[in-house]
Amino acid sequence: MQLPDTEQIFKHCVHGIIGTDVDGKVTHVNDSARNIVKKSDRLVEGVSVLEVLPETGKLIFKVIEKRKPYFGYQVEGKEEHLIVSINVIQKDEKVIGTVCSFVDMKEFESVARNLDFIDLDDRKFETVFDVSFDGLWLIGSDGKVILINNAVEKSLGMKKSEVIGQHVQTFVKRGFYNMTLTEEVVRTRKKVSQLQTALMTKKQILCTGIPVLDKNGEVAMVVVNERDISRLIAIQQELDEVTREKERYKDELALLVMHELQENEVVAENHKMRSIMQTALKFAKMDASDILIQGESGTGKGLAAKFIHSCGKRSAKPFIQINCAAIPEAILEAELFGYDKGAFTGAKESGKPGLIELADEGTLFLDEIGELPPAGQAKLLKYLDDHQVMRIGGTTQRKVDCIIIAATNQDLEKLIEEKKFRADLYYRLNSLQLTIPPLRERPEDLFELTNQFLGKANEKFGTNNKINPMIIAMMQTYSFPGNVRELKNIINKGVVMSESEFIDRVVIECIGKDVMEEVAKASEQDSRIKSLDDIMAIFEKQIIKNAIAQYNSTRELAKYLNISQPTIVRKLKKYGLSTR
Ligand SMILES: Nc1ncnc2c1ncn2[C@@H]1O[C@H](COP(=O)(O)OP(=O)(O)OP(=O)(O)O)[C@@H](O)[C@H]1O
Repeated sequence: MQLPDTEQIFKHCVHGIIGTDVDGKVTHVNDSARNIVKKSDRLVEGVSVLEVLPETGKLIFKVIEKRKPYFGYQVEGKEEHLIVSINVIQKDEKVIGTVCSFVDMKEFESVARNLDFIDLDDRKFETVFDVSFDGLWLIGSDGKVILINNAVEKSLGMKKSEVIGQHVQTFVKRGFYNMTLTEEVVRTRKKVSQLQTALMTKKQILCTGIPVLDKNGEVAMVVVNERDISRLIAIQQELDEVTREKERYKDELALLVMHELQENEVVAENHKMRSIMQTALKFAKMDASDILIQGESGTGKGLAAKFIHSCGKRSAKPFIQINCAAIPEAILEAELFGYDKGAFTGAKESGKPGLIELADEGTLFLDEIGELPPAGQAKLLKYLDDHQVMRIGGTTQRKVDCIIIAATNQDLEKLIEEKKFRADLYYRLNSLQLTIPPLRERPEDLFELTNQFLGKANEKFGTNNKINPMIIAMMQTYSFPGNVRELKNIINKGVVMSESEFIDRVVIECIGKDVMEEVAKASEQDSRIKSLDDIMAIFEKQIIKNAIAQYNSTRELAKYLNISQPTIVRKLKKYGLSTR
């Protein structure tokens, strides 16, 4: 085996080495010394070391004088910035020369700085460093890796010992990254983030390099944090897809609602009403049971119940409707649950199935549920729990599978307080609920409903009556206590009673003369009342007047009329109105 000789070792040592005789004359110089020393062409054998490196030369003489080695001396001269170690060379106890080894101070500082910042023996630091889920690199300002954590080890598939000491460019060349950010961090002394693509693994990596500055503001090292965001990007894409899908479903649902509303001749132009009917459609498609529909009388609770039935999978099965308020209390229970032969005097010989049984596989709609007597409430609750009914006087349970929809225009919570309605039944029914707003809160529906009812009445009575759109607009000032049913009745009455083609006069008579009186009064007072604006102002005043009757602060009024508070204040002033 060939071994290096002394000369080769001397030549390749990374430290600069100069040999001198006792007079300080250079006897040996290696290549590293020539690289480190500025005016290296003068550093030749035979020259006095004092001429080329005066400060180092002085030290050499001191060492000769004291015959003692000097270690790690910092030499600062005009052109000398070195860390120097000198020893004497003795022969037969006589000093015959010196050997001086040195490194460039900058090089030394960079190593020292790194050691300053991080004590690699510090277990605590390494533990914290290693538990990070993100990859962490400590890189010297020269681009050489000082330390990596376990996450980097794992992502590179290399051991720490194989990585530490390597230049970061090595990993770019090997395809782990497509660039490095260390140089930029060192150059700018600022945090730098880059989205990298690992050429080998095709992973998307977000790298952030943060400079660590020393006391002099120089970059001592760079901490690089790397996060594999490929999964994150994939999740984001999946999420986008789900959102798109959801939008598609939303659109499809909206179309389906429109279609079903048309099919069932249900008007729901008003935004709130449309969303209520959308929920009703959802209930229908999910075959949901135990639904409570609330709303004032005539708002369309029965229609909503039928809508749920006909949009669901039970549409071909019976829809049984019972008005709990219309049947005498004494027979209501028997009607609902049926009775067996001989259950009571007057009972049919054969017994009779109840409405729940008749609604098997279909829907049972209990209107005015607040009127259900206590015994019926208890039995209904039991049915909702086990879907079994026992006829009055009977001994066997019968399994019945029907959907229960209940409706009321009463305040059930108040009835509970008054001990007229069971709280457990209320909570059972209230989990799925729909509240239909009164017609006066759905002006958009008024036009459609009027046209629909007029069309139907014309069909029924073989007429071709019409209504002036201004009259429909005017109807918006009316509060419709009987809601849609009242509107339907008014239109029917208009068609039957009207002597002219237009049903306007009958309609006006029905909804009261308030508005017409206003118009008449205004036109008497001001003969210029001709424009649409003038008439609209009369309507506006009337609408606000009606609203004042219900709301007594400008804030509430503004909210109800969906205008700003300053606007309502201005309008109140304009019409000489005030809140109560
Ligand atoms: N949105 C609507 N579109 C078309 N017709 C409607 C609408 N709402 C209600 N109607 C009609 O108005 C009338 C009254 O509706 P419905 O009987 O459903 O009201 P209700 O709230 O159940 O009344 P009550 O409280 O008196 O039981 C019915 O003829 C119904 O068809």
